[in-house]
Amino acid sequence: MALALWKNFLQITMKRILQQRRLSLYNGAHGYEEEVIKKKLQQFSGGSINLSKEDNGMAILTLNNPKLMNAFSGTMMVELQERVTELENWKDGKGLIIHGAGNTFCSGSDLNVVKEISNSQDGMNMCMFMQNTLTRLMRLPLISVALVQGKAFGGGAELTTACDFRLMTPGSEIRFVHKHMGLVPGWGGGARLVRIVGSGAALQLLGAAARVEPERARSLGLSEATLLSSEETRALAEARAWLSQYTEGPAAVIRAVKKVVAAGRELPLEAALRTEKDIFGTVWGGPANLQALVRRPKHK
Ligand SMILES: CC[C@@H](C(=O)O)C(=O)SCCNC(=O)CCNC(=O)[C@H](O)C(C)(C)COP(=O)(O)OP(=O)(O)OC[C@H]1O[C@@H](n2cnc3c(N)ncnc32)[C@H](O)[C@@H]1OP(=O)(O)O
Repeated sequence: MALALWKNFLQITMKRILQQRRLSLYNGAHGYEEEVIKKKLQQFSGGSINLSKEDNGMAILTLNNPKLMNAFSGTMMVELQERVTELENWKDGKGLIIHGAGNTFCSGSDLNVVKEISNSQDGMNMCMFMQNTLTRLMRLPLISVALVQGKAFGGGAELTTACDFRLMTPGSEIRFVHKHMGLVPGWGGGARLVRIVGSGAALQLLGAAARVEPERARSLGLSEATLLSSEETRALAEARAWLSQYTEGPAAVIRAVKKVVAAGRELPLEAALRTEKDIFGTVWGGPANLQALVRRPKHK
């Protein structure tokens, strides 16, 4: 009995490790040294990444370092990875809102950390670490929204692009300031931005480190909507209401919807079609499908 339990535990752990590797971009074959960079990042503490999972299938992820405009300390980068793992293992999840504490989104990497890891090896490892985490975040089977209040700068702007949608509060701003830091995006925000707004607009935003206010973000398709309130609690309530239009219903179906779109977004057509077939197989004849056949709803 104990042996069987142990074997089961090992199997589940192996499955999780393999799943994480499949969803990530970089491993040892790319010269990526995860344990080395994690150990390094752990040396730079401050702030936290808080996750609250609710019974309605919505989760709220809070970037919490308000003294530094929610800049990412080293420990926050590691905590973000842990929270993403937690969300990957949350089978009842349907939606995710990412926001910042103190009514501002995130001012990117903590510049004190950036200075300490400005050598090439640490920089490359940090870049691969954050790309792995944000790629896994983007691929979560949850419909995700970045609620941009205040400022989303540098890595903060990049993080917004790993979400399915962005909502902005009046007076808020997204800004890829990298050029002014002598950099380009390194957390995958450049590649994702091109897919969201197109290469011309992405070149304008990155090339001029341009301020993107809610109206311009809307016209570029970078933001879905400008919320009415810029007050923290009310803005979060508005974001919840906005997201709930997509998260109403059974988790299995909503998660399948996101998986189909994620495959279409990332894969070549034939691979996306095959993936869609496999996902279709998980809902066809499932409880929600059978109940709908009994109800025979009219879609007026
Ligand atoms: C690869 C690195 C790249 C990436 O990951 O993609 C990066 O992200 S690099 C970082 C890019 N971000 C920045 O350069 C932001 C720099 N900060 C600012 O421009 C301004 O602080 C602000 C974000 C526009 C806010 O301005 P304001 O409202 O006037 O507040 P303060 O400037 O007074 O900020 C309060 C406090 O917070 C500190 N702060 C802000 N951002 C950072 C940061 N990224 N790292 C470290 N500290 C940050 C700021 O210095 C203030 O602290 P005190 O000076 O001690 O008061």
